[in-house]
Amino acid sequence: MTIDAIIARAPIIPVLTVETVEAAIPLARALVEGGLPVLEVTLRTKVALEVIAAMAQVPGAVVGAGTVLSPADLEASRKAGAVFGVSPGLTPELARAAEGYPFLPGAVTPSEIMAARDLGYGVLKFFPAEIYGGQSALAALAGPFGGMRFCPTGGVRESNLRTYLALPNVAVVGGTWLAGKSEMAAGDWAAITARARRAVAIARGEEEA
Ligand SMILES: O=C(O)C(=O)C[C@H](O)[C@H](O)COP(=O)(O)O
Repeated sequence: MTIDAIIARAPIIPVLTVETVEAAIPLARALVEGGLPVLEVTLRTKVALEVIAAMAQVPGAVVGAGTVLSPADLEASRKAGAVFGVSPGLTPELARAAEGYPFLPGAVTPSEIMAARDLGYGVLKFFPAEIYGGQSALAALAGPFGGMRFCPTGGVRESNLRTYLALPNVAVVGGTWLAGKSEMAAGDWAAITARARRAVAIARGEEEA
């Protein structure tokens, strides 16, 4: 699978920071059921690699690792079963390690975008989106970087996801709002499925935010 094929599967990538392995399977199932099969599990908890391994068994789930900061992170998450990687940025070492693997690196400034483009990347994470100028920054970047597409993440919510997705250079959006800490702790999977469904409906313009 290419990164293009992966992001084409859903308009939104839930960014998941999961504290317990027990939550992995019900959480992945809840999101797949809600219409969001592409999952980014941040490498920010001790159990993240185990969570990736568990989620990778859920039918329909396309599980990737987030917070990939080094070749070692990439290697470990691949071994755990991640089929793609996401990074808030990009380094030459990371680009080398990710060769031939579906990878979504981050870039926000023109020089960072040019460096990623030179390395062959056509889709980039735009993080933290709201802080780096949000929709107006993305609209401005479409001028010089017409061919590049972005995944804004950081401050994306129900209220603004539709306007982000309406931008021609936005391929998909990411965010943590789909699965809150308290819901995960309480095991309220139905609430997470409902929120995912609602996000998909908003993305399609079938529901108001
Ligand atoms: O861990 C990473 O690699 C990240 O890039 C961070 C996440 O994408 C943001 O934390 C999303 O934040 P929200 O604004 O809560 O949606």
